Amino acid sequence: MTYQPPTGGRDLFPVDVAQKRWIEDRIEAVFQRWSYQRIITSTVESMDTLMAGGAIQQSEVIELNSRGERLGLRPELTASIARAAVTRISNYPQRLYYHANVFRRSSTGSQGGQHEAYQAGVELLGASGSLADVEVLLIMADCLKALGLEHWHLLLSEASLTSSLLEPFPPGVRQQVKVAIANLDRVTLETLSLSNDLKALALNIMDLRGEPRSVLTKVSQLDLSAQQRQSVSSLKNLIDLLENTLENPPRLVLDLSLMQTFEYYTGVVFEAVVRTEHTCEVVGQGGRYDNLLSLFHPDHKSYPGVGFVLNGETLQQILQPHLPAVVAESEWLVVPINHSAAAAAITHAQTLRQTDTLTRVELSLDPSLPEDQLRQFATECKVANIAWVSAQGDVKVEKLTD
Ligand SMILES: N[C@@H](Cc1c[nH]c[nH+]1)C(=O)O
Repeated sequence: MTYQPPTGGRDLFPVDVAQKRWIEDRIEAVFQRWSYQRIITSTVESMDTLMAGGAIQQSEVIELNSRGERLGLRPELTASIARAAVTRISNYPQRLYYHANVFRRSSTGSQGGQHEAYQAGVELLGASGSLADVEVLLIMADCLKALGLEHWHLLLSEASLTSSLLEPFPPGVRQQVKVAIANLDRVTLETLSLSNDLKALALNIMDLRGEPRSVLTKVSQLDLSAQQRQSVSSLKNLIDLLENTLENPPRLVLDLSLMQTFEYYTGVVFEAVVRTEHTCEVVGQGGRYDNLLSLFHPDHKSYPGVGFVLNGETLQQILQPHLPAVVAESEWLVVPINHSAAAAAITHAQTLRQTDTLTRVELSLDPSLPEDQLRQFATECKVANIAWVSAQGDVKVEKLTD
């Protein structure tokens, strides 16, 4: 018998749940104001769905021991929603939102473990173009505002542009180059066996981060294909729209070396980053994935998609000082004054519960407890009133707090 959740798993106690709800309620209100509808997909999916045609590494997914069918726990929801949408939905665009737990493999614990996390996000399916991209970015900004987060950075990039810039690198070292660029790791770049031209190109790409307009100017000076020019111009369009529509705009950073955990992105990709006293935390991330839905469509019909998620635990940590530190207290403790008053006390408690506004009513479960002990218990638990109920149904109200 084990008494602990598995490594990386978490039990949420009432205060944690109250804090999680505080965050989710605010985010959900924003999603609904943008006319998104909630979708719930299965926690367990086939490995084929979860790996989204290889865009998600098998090593990220916790596989289940099942007979025959290869099943796993979802490490994210975009692939599941793409699967669900193409099999059941025929009218687009679709605006869907979710909040749910996800599971990823983590390296912590003696045999490695799972990491369970909470995400809230949206997927806008069947819409391409800058307007759809801006819509999801504005929703993310609205959510952060609703949570009271004012100072954050928006890191933007374009997945297809970055991968096409990396194409000249031999496939064998491309991933290492990509990681070295993302980590600003010049030392590793120097040690890779690359021609001087390729080293210079890698250093150039590493430099493509900073204030959007100056980065766009630098990119335009590279020798670009027509397709790459098209991506640069969509990025420029998006940045113009964002700057004209975001209230209290976050600091925008264009970072063409931004690396995403999943490989299904085909267009704009982004991260919302909050700088805390000691670190920078990614509170949300997302992007455009125009090839994902076709993987699941019976005729491989293609629909574009764009979305993002906010990371529950990270938000909870950052917002800690502003979150409820206690759970909601009971308004009433209903006490049967002796054993024969039990039925009358239950009836009175039910009457109190049936009022229009939510009233929290606790029943005292041990009629033999002395009055003083009950009063002390109620005061410690910040119960507002005690109702002392007799067998005849007479009620004496004692007010404890205002
Ligand atoms: N599913 C992605 C975020 C995302 C939502 N939509 C598009 N991207 C993640 O978990 O990081």
